[in-house]
Amino acid sequence: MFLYCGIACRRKFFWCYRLLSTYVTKTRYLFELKEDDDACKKAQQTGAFYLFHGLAPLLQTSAHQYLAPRHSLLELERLLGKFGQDAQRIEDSVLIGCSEQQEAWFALDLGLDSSFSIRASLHKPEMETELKGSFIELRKALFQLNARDASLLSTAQALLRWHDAHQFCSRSGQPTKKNVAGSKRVCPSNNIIYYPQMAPVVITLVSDGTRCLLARQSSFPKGMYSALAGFCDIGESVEETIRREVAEEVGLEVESLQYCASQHWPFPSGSLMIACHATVKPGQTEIQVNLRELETAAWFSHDEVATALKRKGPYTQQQNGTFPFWLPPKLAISHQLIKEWVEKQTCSSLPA
Ligand SMILES: NC(=O)C1=CN([C@@H]2O[C@H](COP(=O)(O)OP(=O)(O)OC[C@H]3O[C@@H](n4cnc5c(N)ncnc54)[C@H](OP(=O)(O)O)[C@@H]3O)[C@@H](O)[C@H]2O)C=CC1
Ligand SMILES: [Mg+2]
Repeated sequence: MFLYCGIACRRKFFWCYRLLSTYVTKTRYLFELKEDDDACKKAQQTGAFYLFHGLAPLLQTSAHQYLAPRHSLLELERLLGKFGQDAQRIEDSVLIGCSEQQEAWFALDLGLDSSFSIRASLHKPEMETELKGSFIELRKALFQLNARDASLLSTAQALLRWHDAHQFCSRSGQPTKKNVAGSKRVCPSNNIIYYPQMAPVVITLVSDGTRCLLARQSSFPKGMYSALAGFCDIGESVEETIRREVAEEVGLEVESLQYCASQHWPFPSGSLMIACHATVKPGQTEIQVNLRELETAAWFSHDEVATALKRKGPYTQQQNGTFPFWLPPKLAISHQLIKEWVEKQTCSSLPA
C-alpha cells in the first residue's frame, strides 16, 4: 500500500512538473514577445490571427457552436491586398496568447479606424463572404464558444477596445504609439507609458444559511437571475465593496465572506470579476430592493436553485405568460459561484 502510494505520488509529481514546465515555457515566451518588438514581429511571421470588425469577432458556425477561425500572416496580407489595404495595418494587431508549440496568436480589428489606413473600415459584408464567416457581437456568441476561444476572444476584445480608446496621451494630447505586442502605449513627446486597464467588480452570492439571494436587472434576459454584482469604487477593498453593494442593492448587512474565484469579463469594457460567498446577520434577512439598480431580488431554496442549475434552454415564455427561473450559463463566474453554494449545501445536509 505504502509502495503504491509512493509510486502514485511520484507519478503525480512528475506529471505536475511536466505541466508546469510547459506553462513556464509558454509564459516566458509571451513575456519576451511583450518586451521585445523585434521578437514579436518575428512571431507574427509564423503566428495566427483572429479577426474582428468593430469589436465583433469573426466566427463560423458548426453544429450549435461557434468556432473562431485563425488566419496566417500570408492569408491576412492576401486579404488586405484584395480589399486595397496596406499590409501596414497588421501593426494594429495585439498579442493575445500562444499555443504549447509557441505559435503566437494575435487579434486584429479590420473595422475600427486604423492609424495606417486611408480607407479605414473594411466593408463588412464583402469580408464576411470572403472569409466564409460572420462578425458576431461577442455578447451574443460568448456562451456558444468553447472555453478556450471564449477566453481568447474576451481578452482580444478588451485589448482592442482599450487601444481604440487610448490613441492619444491625456497629458500632451499627442498620438500615443503601441508596442508591437500591444501590451502598452507610449507618448513619444513625454514618454508616459499607458498600460491596458480593467475595472475590478465584485460578484457576491449572499446566503442566510439555508437560502441564497438572487436578483435581476431589467436588462437581463427574461427569467434569468444572478448573484449581486458591482464595480469597486476608488479606495475600496474587495471586502468594503461587497459590504457596500449588498447594502446598496438589497438593504442587508454582510456578516462574513469567503473568496471563491475570479474571471476576466469583457463587458462593459473589461472587468476583473471577483466572486465571493457572503452570509448575512441571522434574523436580518428582509430584502429592500433598490429599484434604481435592480428589477427584483428574492431568497431561493437549495432545491429551487439546484433544479434551475439543471434546466436547459431555450427559456421560452410559458403558457401562463411567465418565464422559467434560470441561471447564467457555465462560462459565467456567477454560475460557478451558485453551483459551489448548491454543492456545499448538499454536503452539509448529508448525515455525518
Ligand atoms: N460574469 C458574470 O457572471 C457576471 C458579470 N456581471 C458583470 O458585472 C458588472 C457589474 O455589475 P452591475 O450590477 O452592472 O454593477 P453596479 O451595481 O456597480 O452598477 C452598474 C452602474 O455602476 C456605474 N459604474 C461605476 N463604475 C463603473 C465602471 N468602471 N464601468 C461601468 N459602469 C460603472 C454605472 O453607472 P452609470 O451608467 O450611471 O454611469 C453602471 O450603470 C456588469 O458589467 C456585468 O456585466 C454581472 C453579473 C454576472
Ligand atoms: Mg449591481
